[in-house]
Amino acid sequence: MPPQPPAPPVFYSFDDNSKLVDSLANFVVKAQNDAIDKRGKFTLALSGGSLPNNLKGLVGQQGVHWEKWEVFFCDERVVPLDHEDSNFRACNEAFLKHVPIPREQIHTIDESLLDDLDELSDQYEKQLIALFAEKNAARFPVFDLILLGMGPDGHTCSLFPGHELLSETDRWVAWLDDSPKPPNKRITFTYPVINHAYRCAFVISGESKQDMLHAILDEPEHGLPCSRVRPAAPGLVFWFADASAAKKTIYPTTEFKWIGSSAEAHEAAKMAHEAKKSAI
Ligand SMILES: O=C1O[C@H](COP(=O)(O)O)[C@@H](O)[C@H](O)[C@H]1O
Repeated sequence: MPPQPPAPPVFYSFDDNSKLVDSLANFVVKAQNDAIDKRGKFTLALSGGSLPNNLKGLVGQQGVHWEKWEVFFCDERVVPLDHEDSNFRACNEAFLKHVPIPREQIHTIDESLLDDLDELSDQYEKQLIALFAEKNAARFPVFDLILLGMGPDGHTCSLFPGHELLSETDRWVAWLDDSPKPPNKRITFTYPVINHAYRCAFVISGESKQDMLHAILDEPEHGLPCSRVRPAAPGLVFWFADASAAKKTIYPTTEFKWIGSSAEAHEAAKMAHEAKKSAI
């Protein structure tokens, strides 16, 4: 069978941030259930920035098999783990420290390597290899879920507009020392990792994201970093936005429901487009 094109993005918009937080928690638990049923564990990658605060709905959720979670970071700032810029620290404060995921299943950067970016990113890549390479014949890790943010300039992870890392096709984890957003030294997942995931989900809130969300979803041809997140089939990409962030976006929304396959994502996008047309 010829390779299938990537599924269209599924766009959920919520009246307010608390509905987004609840729905996101529900979505993550369903992704967990699907992963554990099929593969016996749940591999999740987290971003920093505004995402961690939107994960607080997971604390106190029923039916979560925390002992089966393996957590990585999509990108990390090259600072100690207790530094205020650390993405681990942000996720830990908002969510991780409140749930019983075994600490050895939360994969952080090696703080003894902060002075050597090559070694630091290699060591993080090795942590991915140790978990994914054993049973996975694929060339890249396949995450069950990657949770992403969108910066006001359209960046995601530490993949910035116009940066040479947008063209990386080989490494799983790369480093940069010229991030336009401080701190300048970071490591980041590359597109081959992101675009091999079963599911990627962007989580966007607040008025300051309105223009960029419109640009990414309505004008993907500009190739901004977030628009390049299109996981290969059977992978899926979701957008969770609150009403304030979604205000200027034309791309049609789908009512929040679990979408489990590429075929369901195509159907949801078709129905959303038709509903939008008949409402005009
Ligand atoms: O620097 C970063 O920024 C992005 C976006 O952050 P946000 O605060 O605008 O949501 C984030 O996803 C990434 O992990 C982080 O390192």
